[in-house]
Amino acid sequence: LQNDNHQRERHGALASPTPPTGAAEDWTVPQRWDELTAEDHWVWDTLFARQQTLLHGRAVEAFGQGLDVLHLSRPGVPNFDELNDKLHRRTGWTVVAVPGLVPDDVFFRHLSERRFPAGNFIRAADQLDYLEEPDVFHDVFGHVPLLAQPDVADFMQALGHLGLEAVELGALHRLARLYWYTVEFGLARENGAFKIYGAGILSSFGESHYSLESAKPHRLNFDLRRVLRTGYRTDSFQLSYFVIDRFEDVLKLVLRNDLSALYEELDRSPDLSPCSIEEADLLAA
Ligand SMILES: C[C@H](O)[C@H](O)C1=Nc2c(nc(N)[nH]c2=O)NC1
Ligand SMILES: [Fe+3]
Repeated sequence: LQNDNHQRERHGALASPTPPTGAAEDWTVPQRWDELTAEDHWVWDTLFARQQTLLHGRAVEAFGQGLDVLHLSRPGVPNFDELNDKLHRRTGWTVVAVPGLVPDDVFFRHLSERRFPAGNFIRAADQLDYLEEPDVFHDVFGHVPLLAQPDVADFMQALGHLGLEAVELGALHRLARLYWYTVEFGLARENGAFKIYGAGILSSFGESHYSLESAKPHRLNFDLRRVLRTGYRTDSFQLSYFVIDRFEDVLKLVLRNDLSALYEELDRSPDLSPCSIEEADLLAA
């Protein structure tokens, strides 16, 4: 089962720099919601029902609250105009449609201006658990509910600015790790128990089980330097998860630290593999 969304751990630019035909300079396209098929809506409803049941008691509370305030439980693929009506009023974010993966600088530019790029397609009905690129279910069900939460909304915009800086500094591989181990595969401690907030887990049936129940992965306390040094796997469930307590703590951490100085410092020590355990690691309990 391939991990349901993302690309190889990066060291070079991703997609070709020029937007595909029909896309704007910033790679956005019209959603054309009324052109979605009954099968597209069936796939959304099937994935939604399965995950909503499974995530009850497994996801952070803010996720369920986000689903409610954004009325995402209504049937069918959400119409972005209606969704943005509610989302923008809450945290100033909007969801924009893109044809698929966009170049890193384009992606982080959007985040830095509180626009979340969502893949304007949905996986096939016979491939509910397999995905090459992030589709609308991963992007809207996995990422958008928490964008209705002010601290997460601020954190994602900060990552946008840090991403643009990292592209300039040639340190994108480090910032991509922070993005990966928080926004995509993050766990949090809530009322003494591990809960899911990473979109890559929230939108994956298999990893929603594995990330909380399997004895295989390491669950480590979030540590900024450790995360920036740690590689990640894109072709399997994660071998390590990093656990935070509160979003505002991580937000303060990335805003208080001069990441560019950190990148230089970390270039002097070896990177860590996704499954390594260090002396200094604090196992999350
Ligand atoms: C940020 C992350 O590391 C990664 O570089 C990217 N993610 C995405 C992307 N493009 C889209 N549409 N969705 C993503 O999640 N481009 C780049
Ligand atoms: Fe994602």
